[in-house]
Amino acid sequence: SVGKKHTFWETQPVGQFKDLGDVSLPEGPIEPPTPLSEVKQVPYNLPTPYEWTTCDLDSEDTCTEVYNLLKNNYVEDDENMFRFNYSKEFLRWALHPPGYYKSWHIGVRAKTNKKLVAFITGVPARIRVRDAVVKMAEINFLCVHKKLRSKRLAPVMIKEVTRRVHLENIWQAAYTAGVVLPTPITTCQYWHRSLNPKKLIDVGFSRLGARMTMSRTIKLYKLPDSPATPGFRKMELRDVPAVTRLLRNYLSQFVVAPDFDENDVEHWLLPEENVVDSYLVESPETHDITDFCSFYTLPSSILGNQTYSILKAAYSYYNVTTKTPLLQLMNDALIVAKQKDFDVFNALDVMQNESFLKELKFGPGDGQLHYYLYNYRMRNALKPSELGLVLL
Ligand SMILES: CCCCCCCCCCCCCC(=O)CSCCNC(=O)CCNC(=O)[C@H](O)C(C)(C)COP(=O)(O)OP(=O)(O)OC[C@H]1O[C@@H](n2cnc3c(N)ncnc32)[C@H](O)[C@@H]1OP(=O)(O)O
Ligand SMILES: CN(C)Cc1n[nH]c2ccc(-c3ccc(F)cc3OCCn3ccnc3)cc12
Repeated sequence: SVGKKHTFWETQPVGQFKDLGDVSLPEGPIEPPTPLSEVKQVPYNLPTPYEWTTCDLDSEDTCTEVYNLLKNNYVEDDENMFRFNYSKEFLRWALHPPGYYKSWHIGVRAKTNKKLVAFITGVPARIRVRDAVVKMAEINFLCVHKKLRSKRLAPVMIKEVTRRVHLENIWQAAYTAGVVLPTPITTCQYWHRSLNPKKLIDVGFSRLGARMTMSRTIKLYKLPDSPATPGFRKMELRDVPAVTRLLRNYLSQFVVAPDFDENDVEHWLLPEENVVDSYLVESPETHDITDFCSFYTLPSSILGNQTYSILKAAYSYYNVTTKTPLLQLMNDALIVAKQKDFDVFNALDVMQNESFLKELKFGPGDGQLHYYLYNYRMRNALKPSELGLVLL
């Protein structure tokens, strides 16, 4: 990272490690927009055996190809015990938000057998940075087949998605990664709350605590059968205006956060089975909607275990409280996640999550998630608690 030669990233309009500490550099865009006529009109060159393809995820066959590429070649944990296993319905949800561009769902195929060997995506988002709302691309699902690694394919993928985003007159991007690149705007820790401790220990995700028996461990993580908060219920379409008001107000306190409107809230937060779950508290007296919590479904394949092949994980998404204590609301989220047979509930230490992690028996994860902006300099790094953005 800091000592490394980032020969690609040193050519890009991102905060450079050498600039750290240079307080004379202003916050905001690093490079001005280019006139559209000057944006490269043709795709970047790929190595000879490969060709570009645009992936239409509404096509069952193409969606299956993307699913399988990611299932076999996407992000693994540091010990290569788990690999993300994003479902097809999750990928369609993640990549078809309001105003999405099919041209930003970019694949690479081998010319000979037409096999999909690489992928990168962008979706449009309005991201507020302090009091500036910036049109950005959220970049995700960068994946090169394991057999084609370390051939400098990633920089070409990144340049191509950048070119296609520029063609839509968008000049900034947001992305996250488990690796350190020039230059994180913040670095978050992730935490795990066991829901099915026996399975987690059997697969090696967790270890039996010192002086702990299995039955003692199961009892430690036991949860009530139903939520404690009166008026706690699933979100419905009719709740979109109220949830949008609640969420916009809550997110206004963070330095970087999405600028969600009702269309965005309907897409990103309306419950969809096996994709995203959202609950709210409707006051039994006034029928006001006072609180909201949500989590998304992202299983991981368990690599090399005879008994289990899938780890069912829920990931904390957006949570807002105005009346219910956050601790109580999140405990209710754990309760419904357990009811839905999740094995573990994951959360980053962003927003106000720090306030409930230890008390609700989350344990620290073994890695970090770094947040990045492209072509937008931050005066100095943020604390995770100043970040109001969760990328899938
Ligand atoms: C205005 C619009 C702008 C839009 C674009 C914005 C920017 C969007 C940026 C993308 C955001 C994606 C976010 C996202 O999807 C969430 S992070 C998850 C990324 N995917 C995975 O980890 C899956 C498994 N790994 C792979 O498939 C490969 O290892 C990948 C493809 C990761 C790298 O393939 P490779 O065969 O291992 O490596 P080479 O081709 O030989 O290339 C080496 C160069 O790639 C740099 N590298 C490595 N990992 C990276 C990463 N995660 N982001 C950015 N850069 C990354 C590396 O530093 C080096 O550059 P340097 O020499 O300068 O250090
Ligand atoms: C965010 N989105 C871009 C996917 C992504 N890319 N790189 C990552 C590195 C860590 C996390 C992460 C985020 C939150 C969390 F609670 C646990 C995490 O990873 C655990 C380790 N792991 C990796 C695969 N299976 C298990 C996500 C990502």
